[in-house]
Amino acid sequence: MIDLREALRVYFIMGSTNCVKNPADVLSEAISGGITLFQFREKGEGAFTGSEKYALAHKLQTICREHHIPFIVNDDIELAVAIDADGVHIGQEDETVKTVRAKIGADKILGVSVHSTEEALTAIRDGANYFGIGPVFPTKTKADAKPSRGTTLIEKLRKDGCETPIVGIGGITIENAASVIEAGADGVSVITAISKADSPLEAARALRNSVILKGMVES
Ligand SMILES: Cc1ncc(COP(=O)(O)OP(=O)(O)O)c(N)n1
Ligand SMILES: Cc1ncsc1CCOP(=O)(O)O
Ligand SMILES: [Mg+2]
Repeated sequence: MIDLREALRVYFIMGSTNCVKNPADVLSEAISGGITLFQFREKGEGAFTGSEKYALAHKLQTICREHHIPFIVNDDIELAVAIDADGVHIGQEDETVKTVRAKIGADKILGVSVHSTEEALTAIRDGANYFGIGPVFPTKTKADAKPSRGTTLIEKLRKDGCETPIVGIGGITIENAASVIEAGADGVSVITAISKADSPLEAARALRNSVILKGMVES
């Protein structure tokens, strides 16, 4: 059984539309740099569907397995079940937390995007294992993202005694990652900061150093 809080430290999210280079190479480099969790998010203009999407998922999952990095699928529960992914991530506009938990079973990781205390309480009740909270900072990656709200909700949930693992998401960079941990998150999830970096390896390494050093100071 994995330690979820540890796994969430440097959470890399990516699909083919986020990459300039070959996605398998980007993922391999990111793993060498020290990412701790991976989410396959095949979305946006030009994204693969059907058998091409399945093939890419399988290729990236194989790389993750070789390196013992848990593999999470975004949105597509049928794909996650078909390839026996380690978990799924869903938002408030996706299938309900209850339905998804029933489909994937008790042992899989279920991440849920939440934007309020009410959504967080419902997600916990229905079987969420961690929260994705954001956009923390402005992002160009998700066209339908809500306006960025800084770390206010992360801080509020912690102040109110919430112990569920949390990752911040949206516009997170090497420079601002530590502030998200300082607010109470267990980790950071990033797309652009690694997928579009000249060196995904160096970007992942710098993010890891920043998050892990800050985590040591906070605990
Ligand atoms: C870790 C993490 N947090 C939040 C999200 C966003 O999920 P959602 O709101 O469902 O938006 P899409 O990613 O599906 O466009 C995430 N994917 N991962
Ligand atoms: C999927 C998602 N959910 C909220 S913001 C976001 C996009 C994050 O991408 P980036 O790290 O490039 O800002
Ligand atoms: Mg979603």
